[in-house]
Amino acid sequence: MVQKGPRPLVLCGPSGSGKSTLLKRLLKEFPDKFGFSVSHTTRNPRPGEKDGVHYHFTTKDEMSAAITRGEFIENATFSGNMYGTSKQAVNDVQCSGRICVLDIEIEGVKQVKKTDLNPLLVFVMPPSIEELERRLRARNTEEEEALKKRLDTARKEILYGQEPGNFHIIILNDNLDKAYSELRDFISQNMEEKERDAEAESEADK
Ligand SMILES: Nc1ncnc2c1ncn2[C@@H]1O[C@H](COP(=O)(O)OP(=O)(O)OP(=O)(O)O)[C@@H](O)[C@H]1O
Ligand SMILES: Nc1nc2c(ncn2[C@@H]2O[C@H](COP(=O)(O)O)[C@@H](O)[C@H]2O)c(=O)[nH]1
Repeated sequence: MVQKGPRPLVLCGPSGSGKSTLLKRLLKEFPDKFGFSVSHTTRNPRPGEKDGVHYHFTTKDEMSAAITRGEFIENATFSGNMYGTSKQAVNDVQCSGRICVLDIEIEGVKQVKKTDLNPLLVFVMPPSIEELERRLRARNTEEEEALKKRLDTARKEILYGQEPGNFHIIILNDNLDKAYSELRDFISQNMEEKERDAEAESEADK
């Protein structure tokens, strides 16, 4: 079971749209307020990625078995690899009293929407497919075939992201400072106001 805690925040968007970059800034600025939900994946670690920090790197057999045991809130296959959010990953953050932040793709978002997590849903939009491709190539983490798969998926994700009602906010990441500032504003409007309301309500109940 996932513990009750502050409303989680989900960041979704095409590969290369800037989710991790925005998240890194948020976690650096507010380490006591937000905690990252460390996903499981069957893809290989990139240079500099640490097991248990960026991902729990695992195998298809181990992950499939854990999914069968009911240990995951959501899971999906993306670009040929499995990804998923374990109940433990979300519990670990929520038990620390911090807001849990998930960086997941759209199939995972659809599954999370069906749970009682009730997250705030942010879609990070790239300025264009051409710019997305430039950024992914500059990041230099994907082989050509994997990069093309990610760009193909990106086209579908952008359509889903733009559909009214699928996300609470769409943040255009054409400029990192502007995009980060929009993310911060959205969070403070939607989380801090709710926290104040809840505190006021509990004071009134005393
Ligand atoms: N506004 C921006 N302008 C230029 N480059 C950017 C901007 N935002 C992010 N980048 C760069 O684009 C690349 C992709 O960003 P990032 O890795 O954060 O994307 P992502 O959405 O987390 O991708 P993935 O889903 O594959 O993990 C990185 O090299 C990052 O430095
Ligand atoms: N459904 C899920 N998607 C996830 C999860 N963790 C990451 N992701 C998404 O996968 C792609 C690719 O990530 P990369 O690190 O290989 O570039 C990206 O869209 C992530 O948001 C997860 O637990 N569940």
